[in-house]
Amino acid sequence: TPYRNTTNRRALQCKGTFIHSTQKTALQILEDELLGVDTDGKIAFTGRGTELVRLSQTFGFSPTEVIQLAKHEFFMPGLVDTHIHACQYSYAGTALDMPLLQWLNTYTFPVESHFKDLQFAHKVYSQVVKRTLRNGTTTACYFATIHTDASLLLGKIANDFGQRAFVGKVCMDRNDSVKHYKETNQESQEETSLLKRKYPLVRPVVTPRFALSCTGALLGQLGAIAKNNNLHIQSHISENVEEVNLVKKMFPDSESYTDVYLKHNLLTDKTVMAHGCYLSDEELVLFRETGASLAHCPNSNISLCSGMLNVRNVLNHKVKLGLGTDVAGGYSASMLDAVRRALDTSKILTIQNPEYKTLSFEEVFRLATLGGSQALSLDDQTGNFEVGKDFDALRVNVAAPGGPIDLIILEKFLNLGDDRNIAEVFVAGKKVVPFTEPTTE
Ligand SMILES: Nc1nc2[nH]cnc2c(=O)[nH]1
Ligand SMILES: [Zn+2]
Repeated sequence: TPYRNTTNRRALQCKGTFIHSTQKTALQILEDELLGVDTDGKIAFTGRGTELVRLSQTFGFSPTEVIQLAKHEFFMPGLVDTHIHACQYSYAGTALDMPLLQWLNTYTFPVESHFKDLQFAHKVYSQVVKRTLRNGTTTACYFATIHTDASLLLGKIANDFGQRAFVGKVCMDRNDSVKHYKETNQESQEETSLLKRKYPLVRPVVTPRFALSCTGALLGQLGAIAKNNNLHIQSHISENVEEVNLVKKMFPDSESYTDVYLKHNLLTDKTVMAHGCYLSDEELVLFRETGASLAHCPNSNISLCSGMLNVRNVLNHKVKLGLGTDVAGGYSASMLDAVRRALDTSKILTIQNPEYKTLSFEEVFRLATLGGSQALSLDDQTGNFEVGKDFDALRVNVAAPGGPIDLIILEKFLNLGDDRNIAEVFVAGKKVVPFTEPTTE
């Protein structure tokens, strides 16, 4: 029965408005919908609210226990941040006065080298997990630093707070400017192999920082580790013009930036690459063919004056695409900000070229939820409210007197809302916001 309670969890049922995306429609609004979650946190059934009595008999729950949403509330899928540097949260909102490569040398590498100190790591990692969860990020794909113990700590903290996460120990064996912030190729390899799946919601991800930070030998070995262990891969690609030119110089045998990763077995259907502002159509075809995905990080692209991703072209090439905050190149840890900056970027592209088909808020909503889950190859587990997926959800409260229609409520929330409007957050059926003190129930 659904009430078999072996995991400390209770089944739950919710009734009200559900808004989500599907493969076919960017926005589906289900009014007076009833959704049931089993004790494993998976969506067990959905149905019409008018069928409450019948569904309660079929699935064995009491109609009086159903969580009834108010008129000004709705559920939406949790937000998926496909690219965020947990370690950079300590200086998010500052240091945005330089282009990428100078920014890395001046601010980023010196800060990241401090994560040798586990106490410091604990403080920053707890803050970033709490901040992102409160802002509705139910799944985060994190870069940590080169330090394995601190990276494992990030995994533990995400698990303790109940956030679904990928955690990548950064690998880099080349750094000419901050010489102590790198490892040997050997260390990088051995430490990466240490990452095991320890927690149900947290997975390791093989993380070469980007081509400029790695020797070809290291890239090849990381590709092999990912392949042999069937692991996810994340990195950066084609973010800024100077970077792209240097990659061409450093890897003269490769036809393109994408080809550098392809040659080293780093482009797979479990790869997510951040940015991609300057990818050619030929490179997008390679993404499509390998099943690799892109993380669109519009705040960062603007803040570091890197460039603008032509999302319409990426979608036309049928490349999987999600949104990322890219803290701290992006100054906001909130995925709602990523939604707004993605819309802004698209509108700027339209200003520059009136033929450009601007993204709709419905399309960007899909990128922030289902698109992100696809980009991380997690769409069999999360991303929308299909039966069988985990219940990763935000209970949104937009107190809107006069009761406008639901479509407008969602658009207002995406454009104007913040964490005050996110009343509750669920990950795999468990309420993780508001935070509760760890209990021994
Ligand atoms: N935005 C961004 N781009 C990178 N490329 C390599 N490392 C980084 C990083 O930390 N942030
Ligand atoms: Zn990044």
